[in-house]
Amino acid sequence: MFLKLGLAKPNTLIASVHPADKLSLQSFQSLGVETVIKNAPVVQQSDVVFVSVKPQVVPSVLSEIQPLSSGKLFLSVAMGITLSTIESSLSPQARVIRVMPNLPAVVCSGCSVFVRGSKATDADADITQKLLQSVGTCEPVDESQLDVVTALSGSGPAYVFVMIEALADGAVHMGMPRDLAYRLASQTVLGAGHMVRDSGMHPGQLKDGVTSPAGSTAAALRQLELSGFRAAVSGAVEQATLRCRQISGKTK
Ligand SMILES: NC(=O)C1=CN([C@@H]2O[C@H](COP(=O)(O)OP(=O)(O)OC[C@H]3O[C@@H](n4cnc5c(N)ncnc54)[C@H](O)[C@@H]3O)[C@@H](O)[C@H]2O)C=CC1
Ligand SMILES: O=C(O)[C@@H]1CCC=N1
Repeated sequence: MFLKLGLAKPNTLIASVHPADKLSLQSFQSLGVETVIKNAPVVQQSDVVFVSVKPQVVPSVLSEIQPLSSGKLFLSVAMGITLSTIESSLSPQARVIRVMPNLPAVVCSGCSVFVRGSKATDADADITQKLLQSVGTCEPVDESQLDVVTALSGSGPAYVFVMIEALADGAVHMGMPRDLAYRLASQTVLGAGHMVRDSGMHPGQLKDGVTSPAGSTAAALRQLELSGFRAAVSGAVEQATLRCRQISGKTK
């Protein structure tokens, strides 16, 4: 997206890709971005380095690049890996910012947050915000919020995709063609999200506006309550938060 939006040129980017990851290799190459299979050249040739490997891989990657990390800015998107872990694994002269983006950034509708590490400067925060705001919203938060942010907006698109699939399944079950069902379900989620974000109204108040006395929505909502819908969704956020804390090695 940064290339498409003109925030970077292919010849200013370099990506390290695992040799088994042919898909990433192809997509970087199709964009004209140099790819390598080692992390050292990426750090050597860059001022800003995205750390976007799985949390379990972060420790080995950080120890590999530690000797080269002085004076560079690292933006880590890895869930559950704390600033103190990252900072203590890199040079004391490395600057670190933790970011939690989400998948809709690929269609410029993402929402991201970031937390500045102890050495990160105002200019580092500005560059982070500029990059992330180009693909959606971006706001600073306290690090104590990051696990729950990961559980809400980081993982959240997956919950919404399941919801869209389930809505469409219900409509297909009742006779609707599947392509129409996906179009209507996805636009319904978009529209409802738009209203909650922009109207300033409480979601419960908006829900009441859709719910006519003795109508179909009331019948549906009763079924959702009987099926434990609210508890299922809020429990999903709780479980994801706990998994982040487990990865961080934190109990609270
Ligand atoms: N998928 C998502 O929606 C989000 C993911 N994240 C975070 O992004 C990180 C990556 O997650 P995904 O993109 O889902 O995983 P992924 O498996 O799609 O990507 C991991 C990447 O790491 C590369 N890689 C593997 N071993 C490597 C090594 N030793 N050195 C350098 N590169 C290596 C692979 O080639 C691959 O491109 C995770 O830490 C996750 O917490 C954060 C927010 C949202
Ligand atoms: O599932 C994961 O580990 C990552 C964190 C946020 C979204 N995906």
